[in-house]
Amino acid sequence: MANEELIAALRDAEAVKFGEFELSHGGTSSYYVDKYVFETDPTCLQRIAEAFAERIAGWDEQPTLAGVALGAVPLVAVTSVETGIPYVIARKQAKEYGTGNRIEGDLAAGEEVVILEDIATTGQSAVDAAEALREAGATVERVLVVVDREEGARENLAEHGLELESLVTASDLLADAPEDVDA
Ligand SMILES: O=P(O)(O)OC[C@H]1O[C@H](OP(=O)(O)OP(=O)(O)O)[C@H](O)[C@@H]1O
Ligand SMILES: O=C(O)c1cc(=O)[nH]c(=O)[nH]1
Repeated sequence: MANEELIAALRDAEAVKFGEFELSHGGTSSYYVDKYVFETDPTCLQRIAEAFAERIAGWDEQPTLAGVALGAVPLVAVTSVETGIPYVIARKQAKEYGTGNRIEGDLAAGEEVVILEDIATTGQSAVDAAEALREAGATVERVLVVVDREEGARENLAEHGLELESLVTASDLLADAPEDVDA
């Protein structure tokens, strides 16, 4: 069932914008879920932390959390506080000075990790993060996302051995949207 409280919080924060938007991995869309609106809103952050924690608590193993920079960093931080599970951050590129890290935070070889992400469109950002985490020695099989735009992420992730779970789908979120918006 859709997470009604979270959907209400996302709508109250006015996180969904309508217009014409370029997307990160190509193409345009008549709507955009502005993740930085909900990631800077304490009510949304609280709801997301609780919902992610509830999902993770239902699994047999409690994996280390990984957030995809930049957007998912606040999400993984609040979920870490909610669950007491430590987290790492997957950068888009390795840092060009200092440590040169692509993965920030402690990660032991063979450690099981779940990727937390804000939006999944093609799923490619999560795939790239999973590859970086695997290169660093982690075992990654799950991606937990706030909003699945239902545009192929599930299939793309599955091709890379990753299972997608979302808190809400674009269809849930846009159920009250103007008629010319394609979810
Ligand atoms: O499923 P995908 O096709 O990869 O698209 C979704 C990704 O795009 C957005 O990030 P963005 O590239 O805007 O980066 P940011 O977090 O650095 O702002 C979003 O936060 C996801 O990470
Ligand atoms: O695909 C994207 O780049 C994207 C879509 C969306 O709805 N929100 C967002 O922050 N990014």
